[in-house]
Amino acid sequence: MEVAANQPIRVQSVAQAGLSQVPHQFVQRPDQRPNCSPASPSSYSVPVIDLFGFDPNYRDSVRDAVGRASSDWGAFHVTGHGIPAELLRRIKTLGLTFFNDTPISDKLKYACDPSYAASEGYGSRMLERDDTVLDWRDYFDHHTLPLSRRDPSRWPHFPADYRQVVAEYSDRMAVLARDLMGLVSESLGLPTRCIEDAIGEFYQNITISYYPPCPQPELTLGLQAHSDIGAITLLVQDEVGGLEVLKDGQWSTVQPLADDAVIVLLADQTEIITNGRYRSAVHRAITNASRARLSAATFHDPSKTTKISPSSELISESSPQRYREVLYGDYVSSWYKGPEGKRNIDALLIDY
Ligand SMILES: O=C(O)CCC(=O)C(=O)O
Ligand SMILES: [Fe+2]
Repeated sequence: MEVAANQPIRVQSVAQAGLSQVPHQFVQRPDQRPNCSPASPSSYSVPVIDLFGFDPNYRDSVRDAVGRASSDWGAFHVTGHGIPAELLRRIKTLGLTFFNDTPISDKLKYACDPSYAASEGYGSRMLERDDTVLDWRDYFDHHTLPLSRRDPSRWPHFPADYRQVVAEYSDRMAVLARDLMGLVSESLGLPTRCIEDAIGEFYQNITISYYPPCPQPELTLGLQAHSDIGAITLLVQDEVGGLEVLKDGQWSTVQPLADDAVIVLLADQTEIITNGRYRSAVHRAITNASRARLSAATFHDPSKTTKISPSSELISESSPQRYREVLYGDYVSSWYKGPEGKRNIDALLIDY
């Protein structure tokens, strides 16, 4: 397949061409393919935690459950978080409207600027190097917080409530992310605001990912294995499923739950701040031959000028500092250049 320089391949257009084989740029190396490692038994899956609306009467047991899930998985579902299921449904239907019901000529009006990493808008992974393997995914990235970054005129104009729903979703997710950081901090015996204060003002992005049906799911990945680089990610997926989390060297499917469930993924900055007591969740998305899949990920990151280091309260003679301090902006730029499939955070580990 010919690829125009500087123009991403729109995966949805490839899928619609009805090929029986995927173009070679999408073929994963054999050791990265979905079935190359044994799957976990289906009974072995990320915990589900009812937050009971942050009712203080349940706080002790909820905090314990969050602590266990954070150290065992770095990932868990939450319910009882107070965000209306209707809003969680709506963000997915808006995403489907953009990808399924908008002509490509209109979609391209929102195209990301390919010369700028993490630019806002409609995107697909670019061929950066000869050996880049492309994800079977298109996406729409929204810059939502701080408010100075939020410019809804860059988001789809259709349906009429698209922009208002994304703004409301952003605000509700920011509150939930902050409350969850409080629980995660407390679960390590830290002051409630410890992680939140270390992150400073949130930079929040919402990425809606669209994974078209794929003629060769056994050769491809919707999204290659990675951990998220910020502090905490809140994800909703549709009923199709395809998200997997790595635990003890095995990929475990994150089953779609009812509409009110939100998946929490601890990300690299939380691993640093907790001095490795909680690891960031390595995850990926697989594809399937029959149904398109949609997810919405809300990322919460520090500003690029924030220095991140392990909390002093978690450092002692018996538990020495494990990660070097890093300027978040430097972490982001090394990530964009970094080798595929490697944990960037390992570059910060201190050797003793
Ligand atoms: O689609 C998914 O389930 C995963 C999305 C994700 O991991 C990401 O956008 O970083
Ligand atoms: Fe991710």
